[in-house]
This record gives sequence, C-alpha cells and structure tokens, in this order.
Amino acid sequence: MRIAIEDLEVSLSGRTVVSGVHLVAEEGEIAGLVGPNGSGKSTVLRTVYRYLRPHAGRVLVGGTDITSLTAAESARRVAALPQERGSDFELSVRAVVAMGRTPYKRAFAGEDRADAEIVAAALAGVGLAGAEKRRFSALSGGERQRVLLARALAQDPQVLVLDEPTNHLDVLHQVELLALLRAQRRTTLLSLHDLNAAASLCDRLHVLHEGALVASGPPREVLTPKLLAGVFGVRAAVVDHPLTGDPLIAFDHRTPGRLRRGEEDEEGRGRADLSLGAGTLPERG
Ligand SMILES: Nc1ncnc2c1ncn2[C@@H]1O[C@H](COP(=O)(O)OP(=O)(O)OP(=O)(O)O)[C@@H](O)[C@H]1O
Repeated sequence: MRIAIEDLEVSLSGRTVVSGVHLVAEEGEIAGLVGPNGSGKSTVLRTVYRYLRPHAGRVLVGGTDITSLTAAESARRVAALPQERGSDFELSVRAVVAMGRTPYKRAFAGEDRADAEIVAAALAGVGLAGAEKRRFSALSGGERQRVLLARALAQDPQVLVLDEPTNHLDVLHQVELLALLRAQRRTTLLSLHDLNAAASLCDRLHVLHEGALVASGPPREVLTPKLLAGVFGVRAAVVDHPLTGDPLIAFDHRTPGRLRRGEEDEEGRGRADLSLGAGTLPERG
C-alpha cells in the first residue's frame, strides 16, 4: 500500500515542530527520512503509526486516512518499530513476537498453527531462532530491537514504519537488517542517521530540516556535498562505493564546525544555503 503524507503539521506542547510536510512512499518502495537531531523525523513517523495525531494535514495509507480506522484495522495496515523500545516486558522473546498476531485474533482466541509459523519465520528473519525462551527485559539493546522488529514483521502489515532500526546494532546485524528490509518488498518508511545505510537501502530520501522538508528524491540526487553542508553542517565528499557502486559519503571527521546559511568554507565549497536544487520536492495537491 502507498503512504501519502499531505501537508502535515504537528504541534507539541504548544510549539509547531513539523509543518508543511508532504511526501509519498509508493507501494513496495523503501522511503528514508533523514535529517539532523530534532528535525522532526520521529514526529512524522509517529503520525503514521498513530502515536501522534496531525494538527493539520492527513496521513493516508492505501488511500484511507489512518485516523478513521479502528485500532485493529490500523494495526493490520501499519506496523512500527518505535523509538521507545519498551524494555520492561517481563515476557519471553516468543511472547513479545506473538503480540504481533493480536490484530488478527478475536478476543481470547488462542494461537493457531498459521500464527505459530508466522512467529517462527519472523524470529528466524531477525536471526533469533533459538532465543524464544529468553526474557525480553534481559536482552541487550540490539537484541531487543531485533525482537521488536520481528514483532512488527509478525504483524504482517501492508506498511512498515521504522524509527532508527539500525540503532544499537553491530555492523553485521546492520547489514543483515538492510538485506531483510530489501527482501521484504513491502512499503517501508524509516528514519536513519546513517546516511550511507540510507543511500544504499532507500529508493527515495526525504530530508527534514527544522521541521520542514527541504529535499526529496533518489539518494544520489539528494545527498550532495552542498546539502550535507547546508542541512547537516558537515564537510563531505560523495563518491562511488568501490564494492557496490552505491553513493558513498566520505565525511571529513577532522574539521568540526557548522556552516551557517550563506557561508562557504575556506575552499569555497559547501555553500550552506538551502536553495539546494537537490532532488525535487513532490508536487502538492
Ligand atoms: N513531547 C514533546 N514536547 C515538546 N517538544 C517535543 C516533544 N517531543 C519532541 N519535541 C520536539 O520536536 C522536535 C522534533 O523532534 P523529533 O524527535 O521528531 O526529531 P528527530 O528528527 O526524530 O530527532 P532525533 O534525530 O534526535 O531522534 C524537537 O525539537 C523536539 O525537541
């Protein structure tokens, strides 16, 4: 199913933290939200999985405004890996993943064979087959994250919404997670801080800056040195990855300091204005 976010505005504690956000994730597409800390990524994602209500604008999933759905209808369409990873479940790993089947069950109905197979496949998908009996609250951050991703997969949703899914994961598990998401071929909207992971995984990137969308498009068009300077305040070159051919952002980790709008660095690179011409913003209306 397609996700369409239309002119979204969200206010929190009386402050508008996201406004005018308009983006689409087409059926089967992996769409990435990137942006500096506090730019509004989690806020946008939270409106899609109904943790927050839009103050203005709409979120459509499969053409339906998600605020018009019942909780079970919404949970069959949208599964989320929220940023709050709920460390307090005194449940087994398997029981947490089996929670993903709840939207399909009548009250008090037990688990059937199909449910058990889906739960087992979800656990295997995140590399946790064999860990079913471990207590969720005793797992490491990365292990918990993989369990919660398995719960979202067990929900068998039309759309996956993932807030920073690579957080806490070691590099092998990051690579495995990206491979799993690619193989899903499910409409996915996710936030990522790792821009190289985003460039490799996502069909389209949407860049948030101070609560507004400033660029949208294929990673290679969006992730330019100019945008990286203007939005993220860093110096970087964008080259071809020698193994995969993906865009590879080579950050300059030696030169701290933020460029302000309109400034250039000493070599005249990275003019940090926001008239970036990077990618294109989607048509409105
Ligand atoms: N409950 C809240 N009340 C008031 N302001 C909030 C609340 N939650 C978040 N904010 C503000 O909303 C803005 C956007 O926050 P959000 O968590 O969406 O950003 P983010 O891009 O996901 O950041 P990060 O990369 O740090 O996770 C920030 O300025 C934040 O301080």
